Amino acid sequence: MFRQDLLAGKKILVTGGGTGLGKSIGRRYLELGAHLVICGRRLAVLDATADEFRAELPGARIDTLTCDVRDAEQVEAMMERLWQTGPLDVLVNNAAANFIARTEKLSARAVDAVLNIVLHGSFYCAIAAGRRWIEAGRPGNVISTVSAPVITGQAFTAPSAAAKAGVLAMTRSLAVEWGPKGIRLNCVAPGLFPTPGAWEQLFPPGSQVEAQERGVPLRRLGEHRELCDLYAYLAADGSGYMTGDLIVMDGGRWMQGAGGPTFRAMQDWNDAQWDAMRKK
Ligand SMILES: CCC/C=C/C(=O)SCCNC(=O)CCNC(=O)[C@H](O)C(C)(C)COP(=O)([O-])OP(=O)([O-])OC[C@H]1O[C@@H](n2cnc3c(N)ncnc32)[C@H](O)[C@@H]1OP(=O)([O-])[O-]
Ligand SMILES: NC(=O)C1=CN([C@@H]2O[C@H](COP(=O)(O)OP(=O)(O)OC[C@H]3O[C@@H](n4cnc5c(N)ncnc54)[C@H](OP(=O)(O)O)[C@@H]3O)[C@@H](O)[C@H]2O)C=CC1
Repeated sequence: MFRQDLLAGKKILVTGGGTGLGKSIGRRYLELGAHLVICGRRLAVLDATADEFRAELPGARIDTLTCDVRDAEQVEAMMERLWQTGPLDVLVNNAAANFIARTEKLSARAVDAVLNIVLHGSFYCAIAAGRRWIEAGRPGNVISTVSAPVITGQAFTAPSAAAKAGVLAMTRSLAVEWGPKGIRLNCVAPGLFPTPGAWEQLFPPGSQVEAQERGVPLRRLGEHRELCDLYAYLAADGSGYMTGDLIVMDGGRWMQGAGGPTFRAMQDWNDAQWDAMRKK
């Protein structure tokens, strides 16, 4: 779909890039010639991913940095280290956390666990990169992964829906504020793209009422490579006139109803069913 050197010369940070979609996006960036930096809380996971990439793509340039994006000081320290080997060109806010729960049962810490990673983490990373771009008079590019509940809301995952909606508001606010400085920001809302992380948290065994494909008008789940090519496009100079946008790639799922049949069935779960899910 793209020239092999589409992203040559670009340094790209993918937060949460050691697993799941962040890992797939990072691999695609490397294939297209980028210098990739991935961060997350677990160094062993990041290093295993980096080793896998180096074996698959000899000559690939990849760095790993541990960082808990909930902690603004750790984000600053990561950006400082990252900039020492040259400025960043693209930030991908991908790190996130989510779980299903009845909202009235959530503790304050449970709400914070999601908001702090998704909303605060994305803010800290955007500001740390944006300030450096502005001080250096350089252009910048932020791509944030949100989800279709930014449009619809979503039952039983209210903190994630609210936090991701906040990330969209941040994106649109900064697209205007930082546009004159050559910094652009966009959001992508993926639909159902299977990853161990999302499926463990959102669709534990016993929670599904019918095949997930049934809830998607295109009648299939997304393939990582389809999503990754959208992230490649957004990272490339060819998308340079796009900013403040939300691109949904979900096979039409959101228009059919938030969360699909699985989440609708949760409205009728009893205490025993919820307790069984919480213990898993
Ligand atoms: C369509 C949507 C698209 C989005 C998809 C995705 O994002 S997929 C991405 C999917 N990938 C990921 O999510 C990967 C990252 N996930 C994680 O790091 C963890 O799953 C985390 C979200 C719990 C945060 O961990 P942490 O170490 O910061 O926190 P901790 O373990 O110390 O708990 C803090 C508080 O949360 C409470 N609590 C926890 N679970 C539940 C629950 N099921 N029920 C209720 N409460 C729950 C826990 O009891 C505690 O409160 P307490 O008892 O002290 O008052
Ligand atoms: N898969 C799907 O179908 C969908 C996914 N999404 C979004 O896609 C993105 C990736 O999700 P997915 O790949 O499925 O799930 P994963 O659980 O695999 O990804 C989450 C990543 O975030 C990292 N992370 C979590 N907390 C922190 C933190 N405090 N600091 C730094 N890194 C952190 C994790 O690494 P570590 O634990 O080592 O820190 C992990 O690598 C998320 O933004 C998610 O909301 C949206 C819609 C659908």
